[in-house]
Amino acid sequence: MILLQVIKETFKRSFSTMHPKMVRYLGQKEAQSIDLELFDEYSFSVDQLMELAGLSCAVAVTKCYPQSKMGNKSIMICVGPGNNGGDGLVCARHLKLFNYQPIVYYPKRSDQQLFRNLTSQCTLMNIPVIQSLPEKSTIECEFGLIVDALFGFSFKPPVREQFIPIIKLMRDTTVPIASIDIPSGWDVETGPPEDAIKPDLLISLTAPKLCAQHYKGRYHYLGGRFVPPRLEEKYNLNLPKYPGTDCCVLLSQTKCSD
Ligand SMILES: NC(=O)C1=CN([C@@H]2O[C@H](COP(=O)(O)OP(=O)(O)OC[C@H]3O[C@@H](n4cnc5c(N)ncnc54)[C@H](O)[C@@H]3O)[C@@H](O)[C@H]2O)[C@@H](O)CC1
Ligand SMILES: [K+]
Repeated sequence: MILLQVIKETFKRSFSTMHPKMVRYLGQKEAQSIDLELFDEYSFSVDQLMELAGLSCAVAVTKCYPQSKMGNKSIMICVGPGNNGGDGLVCARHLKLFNYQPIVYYPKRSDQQLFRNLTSQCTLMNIPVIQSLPEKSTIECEFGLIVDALFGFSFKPPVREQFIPIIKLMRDTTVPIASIDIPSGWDVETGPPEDAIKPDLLISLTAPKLCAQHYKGRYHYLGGRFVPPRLEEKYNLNLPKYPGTDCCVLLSQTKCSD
């Protein structure tokens, strides 16, 4: 029975884009130390990397959910309190430039200047930034996609009180979810809790985290094309080859696509 399941999974994934070397999946500490090294040793600033990360997420969204198929539906970007949320704000801005209709749900705003800037850029680009969660029925009627930018690789379960309603909504809705870096609420290493959200698209950034081994949605992309080759070698990341000048690359796609 288990063998049959394994064979089924293998066939399901056989539609996947295969890469000659397997990309390495990172633990939480490792992801954080790569992050630190990018800032401390390579002297990148947070907003430099966040811009590239958020742009790659917006581009992955365009590949999986073409604007022509969205009709007049909007995209709800759920923005969390940390840098994962920052990626979401950048993603919202680029989606607007790509002619989508993003709306930002941002329940716990950060006071840091970077986040104030990203938020005011959204507002000045006529992207509504809301603080209260719309009803599930409104979301199902008005939104064609939810971008989950609540928590990334620094998340420590369980989800705190304030974010439980949005996590529940993402778990129960029929609107597809695109998760940035980590499906929110999942343990970064061990993966989904019992009542986990199940994204349709996962965009891993820099390199996939261990929890992505449990991911069973339709599309898995890698974005954040900013890793210096020396850093890639040091951590044996085995990153796949990005096509041409693309800022994201498809890691796998399951057969059940439309
Ligand atoms: N190289 C990199 O590593 C890069 C990382 N970026 C993004 O940065 C993310 C990591 O950002 P951060 O380290 O700021 O952390 P996160 O954005 O993952 O989350 C930290 C925030 O979530 C809160 N939080 C943690 N556990 C919680 C819980 N159980 N319930 C409610 N709130 C909780 C914390 O208080 C904190 O405010 C990555 O996942 C990625 O999306 C990109 O912006 C740029 C480059
Ligand atoms: K997320």
